[in-house]
Amino acid sequence: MPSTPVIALEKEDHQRDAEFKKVMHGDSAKAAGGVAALLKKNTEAQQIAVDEYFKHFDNKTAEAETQADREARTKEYATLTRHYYNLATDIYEYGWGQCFHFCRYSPGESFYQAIARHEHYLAAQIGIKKDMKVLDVGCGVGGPAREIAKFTDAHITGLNNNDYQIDRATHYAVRDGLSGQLKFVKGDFMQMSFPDNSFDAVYAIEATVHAPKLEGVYGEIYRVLKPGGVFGVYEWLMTDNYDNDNVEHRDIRLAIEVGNGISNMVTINEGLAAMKNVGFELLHHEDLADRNDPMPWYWPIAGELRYMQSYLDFFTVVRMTHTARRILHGFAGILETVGLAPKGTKKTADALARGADGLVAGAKKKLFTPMYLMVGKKPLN
Ligand SMILES: CC(C)=CCC[C@@H](C)[C@H]1CC[C@H]2C3=C(CC[C@]12C)[C@@]1(C)CC[C@H](O)C[C@@H]1CC3
Repeated sequence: MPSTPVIALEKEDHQRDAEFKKVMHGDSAKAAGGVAALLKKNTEAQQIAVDEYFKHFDNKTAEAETQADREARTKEYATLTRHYYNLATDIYEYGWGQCFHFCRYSPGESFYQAIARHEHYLAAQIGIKKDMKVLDVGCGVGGPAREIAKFTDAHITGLNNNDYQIDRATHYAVRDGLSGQLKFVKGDFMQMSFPDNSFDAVYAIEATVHAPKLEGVYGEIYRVLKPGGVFGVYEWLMTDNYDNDNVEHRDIRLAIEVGNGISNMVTINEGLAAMKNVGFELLHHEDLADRNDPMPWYWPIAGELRYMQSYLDFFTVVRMTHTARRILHGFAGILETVGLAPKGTKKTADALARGADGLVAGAKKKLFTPMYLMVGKKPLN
């Protein structure tokens, strides 16, 4: 019998969030995305998002951080994540595209082909078939849901607690003629509004790491999944090499957390325990970052252009190099000073860059993985 963990949930207020979205983002959800959308924000609202997000991380060091700091973050997990994405979504779209996740790379394969293959792989692992009712937990701006809908002919519901991302996801689904197969719902994945046993399959791609406790989100997934249904996740986890008594390790984890909107990232052992504790029968689990691929998953954010497999990739990946980041983030600062970009744009971009450096350091030291694959089945009884 699955255990029901006691987890403090943040009270939801959909009207407040929708109004905030309207003020901060206006109709920029229908803008081209990336920089075009970034320049259209309301300055005062953006300042609120910056303050609400960075109050948890400003002047915090791994050395001095206390358990109370971490608890304050996990207590406000939903607000923290919502504001992170209020600030980061356009920068992600500018720098990475519309599929907010990493992937494995193969020789001869372009960047975007590799991203799509990672999505197909998960869809195949959990057996998504035509006309199935599938839930995408933490769907971002719907890039993976659009790809998986086309790949499988399934019907996908994307769940997200950020109204701006929902608007962008809906806009792209209409643009691509996929509205019949896709819908996007606002909500906290720790307290889903869906009835028990309502989906044939559930997947989550690098999103559930935003949960204050994995048992909370996995427990909700278990509840809404039909008996016999399968859940597949690419989880962000610290590996079991992570030593919390080592300040360098803690520093890497904190850099990843601050740059990626995470209140508390846990280890592989804790991730596996969470799946089992809520009742899943684990069908498969594996760190895909450990597959010995010829190019590492982090090469684009490390700016290691030698791994590029197509000349077109140059235009995608060059903006992630340290030099391009320095130039572009400096330019964002100038635009802020002259009032053409909202305040906090540079601060956010710099935090993302710090996060990227933490991800690369964590990967190189084998302390972190963004692709711990877990596939679990909800037993029939
Ligand atoms: C936050 C989670 C759970 C998943 C997102 C994974 C990735 C899509 C992002 C993680 C680090 C991000 C960075 C960028 C794009 C999106 C990520 C790769 C930039 C390359 C965007 C352009 C900026 O100038 C630098 C950013 C570095 C981090």
